[in-house]
Amino acid sequence: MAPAAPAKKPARKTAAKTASTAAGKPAPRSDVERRLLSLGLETPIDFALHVPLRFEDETRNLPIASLQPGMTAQVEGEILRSEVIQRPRRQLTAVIADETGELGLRWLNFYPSQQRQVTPGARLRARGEIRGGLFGREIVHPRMTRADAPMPTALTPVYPSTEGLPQSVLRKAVARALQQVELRDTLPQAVLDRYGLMPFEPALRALHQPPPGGADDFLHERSDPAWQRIKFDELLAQQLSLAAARAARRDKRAETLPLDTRRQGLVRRLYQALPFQLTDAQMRVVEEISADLSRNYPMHRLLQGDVGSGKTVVAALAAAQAIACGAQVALMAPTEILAEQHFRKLGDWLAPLGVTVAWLTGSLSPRQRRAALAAAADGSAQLIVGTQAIIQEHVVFHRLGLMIVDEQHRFGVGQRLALSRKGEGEGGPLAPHQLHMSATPIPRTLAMTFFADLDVSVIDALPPGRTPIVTKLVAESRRDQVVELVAQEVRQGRQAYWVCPLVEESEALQLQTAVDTCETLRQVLPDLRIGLVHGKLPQAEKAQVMKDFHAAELDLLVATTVIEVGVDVPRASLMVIEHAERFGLAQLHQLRGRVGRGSAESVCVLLYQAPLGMVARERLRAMFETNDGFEIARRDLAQRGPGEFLGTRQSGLALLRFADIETDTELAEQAREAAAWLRRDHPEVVQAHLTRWLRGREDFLRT
Ligand SMILES: Nc1ncnc2c1ncn2[C@@H]1O[C@H](COP(=O)(O)OP(=O)(O)OP(=O)(O)O)[C@@H](O)[C@H]1O
Repeated sequence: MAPAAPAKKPARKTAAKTASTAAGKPAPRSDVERRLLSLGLETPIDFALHVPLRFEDETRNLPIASLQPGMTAQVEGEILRSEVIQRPRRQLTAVIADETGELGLRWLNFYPSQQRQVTPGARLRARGEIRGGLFGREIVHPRMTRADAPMPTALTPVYPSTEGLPQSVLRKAVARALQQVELRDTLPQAVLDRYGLMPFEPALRALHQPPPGGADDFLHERSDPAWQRIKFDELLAQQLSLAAARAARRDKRAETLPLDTRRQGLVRRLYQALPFQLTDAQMRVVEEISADLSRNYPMHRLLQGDVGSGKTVVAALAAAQAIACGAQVALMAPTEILAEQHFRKLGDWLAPLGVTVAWLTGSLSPRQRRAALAAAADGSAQLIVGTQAIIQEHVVFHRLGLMIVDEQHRFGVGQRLALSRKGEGEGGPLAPHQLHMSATPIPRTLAMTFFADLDVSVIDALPPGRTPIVTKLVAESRRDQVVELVAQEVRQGRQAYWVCPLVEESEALQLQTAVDTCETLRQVLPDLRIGLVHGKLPQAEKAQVMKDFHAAELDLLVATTVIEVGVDVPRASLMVIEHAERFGLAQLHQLRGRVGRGSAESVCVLLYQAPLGMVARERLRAMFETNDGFEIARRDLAQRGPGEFLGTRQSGLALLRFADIETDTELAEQAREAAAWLRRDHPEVVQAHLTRWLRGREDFLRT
């Protein structure tokens, strides 16, 4: 373990002082300490792991003649002249010269001391970014030092900082921590040898003080052995902590819910009642889940499948297996529309087989709500379907055996935690099994690092008979043709969606747009039965519109993104997305996935407003080029980075500081392998490594 500063030592500023605070002495925090803390800097090892963003090269002066606009440079010379000018605004200007030429210096705000420093004749060094101004090259707000000050021999680190925390304070704090802290290697030599890693201490020191020259490559490419080592350690810590979470789960107890294979068993009867045969891919994941349910520790499984791949029936079979054992099942969905659809679909499948299905959302009347809560609590409801209302404090289950969460990664870590506690608190020591379903495929690399505590099942094939969706990009100027396409489609007895533009600034505006669009479409397509659905519609009306669309009593459904996930109307074969350039890639893929769910050939029209920005163009191109959700997810991840990809609620928690999920896949694999090895053969190393990297923050990774 990295030792905290000994409490006996007189408390020194920043690193040393905060460390002693962490060691148990409650001390009031200064402003600086609070700012440091906001960067996660408390103990010496935190400071040591606070690696520079970039470096400034103050080790050499460049000849003024060689300076090019855009470069950051340091020059040394004599001040030729300086003056305060008043126009266009008050500012200090000066000219510095060496043997090769002259360079302008300019301060838009300045102190008298700065003015005194640039007295003509003074020999100084000036540093900053060279700009090509109207009157020649210059530096605005240069950093100045006297020419007789000793030249640094190493690059000057620039650390990630926060407002009000100067680099000088950070540099000192880090330098002090680097002197104090013991940077013992947590890894045995055998691990270093196997993966060709350099020892920890020189690696970390090199990151703070790289050799002059080549620092740019060093920083940007992060391929230097020093970087490799730190990235490996970070990935290893993540893998170890996820593995620990997984092991902790195995120590918990869950009710065993084995498959009832009798002919009259519920699962068998459900199979017989289904209007289709399961695909091989579905069968495989059903078996994986079935095996998990029969174990006496809780399942935490992530079920991944592209849009329309048929996850619902897999969930229904899992539910049937649990219910047949006398346990209750809860199914939670992110929106009411989706919860309602699951309620209907699972109800249609299971209710005829004698299963009691209850419905629990925020919009129930008090009486309905009381009834649903009572049915959950006394066990008379065997399957409870709902929104997040299901995990609220006061919802008590009689015997919750399985929790199914649809659209898993929309739920934040906090909600996932509340979920795992659900069965434990009330139902005694037994935790419920958990099945998470995700319709937004998560690239393997990301799943491996973020959800490594979950087992993953993938439905990697679509049900037979689907025709691939044809995606068309159409400029807004050809809107009339799109309206005509809708009319044609409906004439052929099919249904269509028209998705209204996202208006991020204002929900009210978005609503208005949807109402207007619907009105206009009703005018231009008077023969069509057109419905409108949006988030602000009362639940009952929303449900009615969806029901009518399901029953083909509406031809065209104008909608906001409330229909984004999961809505399943196989007869719908045309999707129009207005202002497609405003949507994210995952969202577009989800929306497109609302069609192509039956055997009819489906079309998705992405109406866009020209001209397109670079990013939007790339997104639409991706949509045009591929229908494969995993490929879309990969491109989305590349465009947005993991933080945004996963959603802000989850980012920041387990985000890697040094390693990059996209490019460091090989290192991540090695870390995974090493984690298994260390857990088996070197448990003491595991502890030391986790302490160094996570210090009590392990909980964040445990979901
Ligand atoms: N094996 C199968 N053969 C034929 N049709 C199937 C099969 N499995 C599922 N389906 C049908 O395919 C459609 C899509 O299934 P489902 O709604 O479960 O997809 P999903 O994976 O939940 O998709 P999304 O993520 O878009 O909600 C449904 O109409 C469903 O009844």
